[in-house]
Amino acid sequence: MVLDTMAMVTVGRPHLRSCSSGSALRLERHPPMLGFLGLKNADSVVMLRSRDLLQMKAVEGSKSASVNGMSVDGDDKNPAELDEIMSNGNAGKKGRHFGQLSTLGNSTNILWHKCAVGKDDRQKLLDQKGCVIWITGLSGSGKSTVACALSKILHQRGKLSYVLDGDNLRHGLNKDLSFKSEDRAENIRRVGEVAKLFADAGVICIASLISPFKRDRDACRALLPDGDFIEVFMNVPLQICEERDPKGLYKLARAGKIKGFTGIDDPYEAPLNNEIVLKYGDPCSSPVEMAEKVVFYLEEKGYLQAE
Ligand SMILES: Nc1ncnc2c1ncn2[C@@H]1O[C@H](COP(=O)(O)OS(=O)(=O)O)[C@@H](OP(=O)(O)O)[C@H]1O
Ligand SMILES: Nc1ncnc2c1ncn2[C@@H]1O[C@H](COP(=O)(O)OP(=O)(O)O)[C@@H](O)[C@H]1O
Repeated sequence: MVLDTMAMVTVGRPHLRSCSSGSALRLERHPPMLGFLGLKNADSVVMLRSRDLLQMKAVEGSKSASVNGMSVDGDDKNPAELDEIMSNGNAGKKGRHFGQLSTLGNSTNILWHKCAVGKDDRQKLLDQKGCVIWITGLSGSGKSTVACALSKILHQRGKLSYVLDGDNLRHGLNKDLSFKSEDRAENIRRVGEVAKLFADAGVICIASLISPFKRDRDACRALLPDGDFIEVFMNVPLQICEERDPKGLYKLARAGKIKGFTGIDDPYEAPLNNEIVLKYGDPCSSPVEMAEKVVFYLEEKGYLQAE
């Protein structure tokens, strides 16, 4: 099969080689290797023509965008209308399916490139649904402990998860950020975007960060489809966290040696309407029992199977 496009995607072990005539490429496929995707036939995986690839989805996560220089305001349109505009080019040259450039924030002239293997395919492969479990609470409330216990239970059940821990991410991706509120907001925003990618990969992503501000958590929720952002509140009194003080940080904060420490001289806004509350002092509140409550929720909501 010869395709007149510059972009190709396949799975298994494709043999791609340049053709001498023009810019066409030849693709040889191995149909038996595609079975794991549950696709009816190999043609499902063969690349689309380039003009079909330019479907604009770039409005995701942004309230406003522009297409070919015309502004598209996300506030007064529902997602279907925005999709329509972005994919049909009604905001630009009507009826055209290509060349529709979008501007989001400081990113100008960008196009959404859609791949042939999608989230559903990945979820089938893993027999689970991608989602984000967002664990919020004071330092010392048990976020990391529960995150790891949860990941372990899921692993034992053959489910793929990945923990994004605030402390750990500040060793790399977020090491340029401080604890002032703007930097905490940027910290949460980045982790929210990364978590969204993991969920799109079909992974059960467990993010454990203090994430003290409701608006920042809500912004992460808004990045995901309804139901896929599961907010878990570690409801542990400050006094208990301070007694635990496993890193000695509360002591330093009380002594004035750390400024702007959450719960001491920086605010923590507890969630009001979140999915799961893990409360200190409840019966069954060991880390493993708390993690099992989350597993129960995932099971109930169908996240531990693809269909
Ligand atoms: N000022 C201040 N306030 C709160 N926490 C502090 C601070 N300075 C350092 N630490 C340590 O950083 C960990 C929290 O990082 P996060 O990325 O989760 O914080 S935030 O979500 O951006 O608020 C947090 O880890 P956890 O104890 O696991 O929550 C602390 O160990
Ligand atoms: N459910 C729990 N019950 C009792 N102690 C806990 C529980 N969860 C965590 N801990 C202990 O509390 C301390 C803080 O836990 P950690 O997971 O590091 O909290 P965070 O990530 O929120 O800072 C640790 O010493 C841990 O062993």
